[in-house]
Amino acid sequence: MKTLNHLRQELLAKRLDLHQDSSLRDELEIKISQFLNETDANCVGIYWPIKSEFDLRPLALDWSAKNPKKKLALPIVELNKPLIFGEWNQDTTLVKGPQNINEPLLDSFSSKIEPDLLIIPCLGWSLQDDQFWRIGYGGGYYDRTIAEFKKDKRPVKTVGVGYKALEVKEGAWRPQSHDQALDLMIVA
Ligand SMILES: Nc1nc2c(c(=O)[nH]1)N(C=O)[C@@H](CNc1ccc(C(=O)N[C@@H](CCC(=O)O)C(=O)O)cc1)CN2
Ligand SMILES: Nc1ncnc2c1ncn2[C@@H]1O[C@H](COP(=O)(O)OP(=O)(O)OP(=O)(O)O)[C@@H](O)[C@H]1O
Repeated sequence: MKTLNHLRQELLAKRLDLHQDSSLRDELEIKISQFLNETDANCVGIYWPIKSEFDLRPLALDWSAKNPKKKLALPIVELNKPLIFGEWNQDTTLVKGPQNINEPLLDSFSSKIEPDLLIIPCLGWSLQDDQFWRIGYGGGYYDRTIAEFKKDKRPVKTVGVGYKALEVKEGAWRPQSHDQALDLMIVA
């Protein structure tokens, strides 16, 4: 088995290539839009894309415009803690968090909110034991976050976004005890 760091670097290099393919981006756009149009979630946690992650902000804003009572949220990083989420609307002030990722400044225009759906960017993913697993950058943030939601019995649906070509087979990676399975993967 390759080291996890090596696997991550390989996945990142492949994703840089896949991200150039507009037909794959179009497919993700259609599939995620369809998913959002059918969801009954009221608060959707998305992400501010970095490093060749699929940019779902435009389609999320479209969904938001069509569903004015529903909310969008972006993650806020507190180092080595579960993520918290701040509302993202036209009045939200964005500030740079760790890794230079834009995140909401919690103030009178944006408050902390609790998503009931999380859309999560994946570097790689794996289907093992009938469950979807995510490989991310190695901070463990989404694992901690999902674990906390579960501990508090807060219902949240988790959906990974990735590429078919970045599926990692069982021989190359196994989920560890801290890894949290996702409910669904949307792939192109
Ligand atoms: N677009 C996007 N936003 C996201 C994530 C993501 O995967 N994609 N995250 C998904 O989790 C969270 C941020 N992930 C982070 C991962 C690492 C570090 C970080 O500070 N890393 C250290 C090095 C850690 C180490 O090497 O052990 C650093 O850069 O100094 C910060 C945030 C929340 N926001
Ligand atoms: N529930 C948790 N509590 C404390 N630490 C955790 C928890 N979940 C994960 N971690 C820590 O996070 C580290 C990285 O986890 P992992 O390699 O699965 O990250 P990742 O899911 O790829 O990263 P990210 O979500 O940031 O993109 C683990 O080594 C573990 O120590």
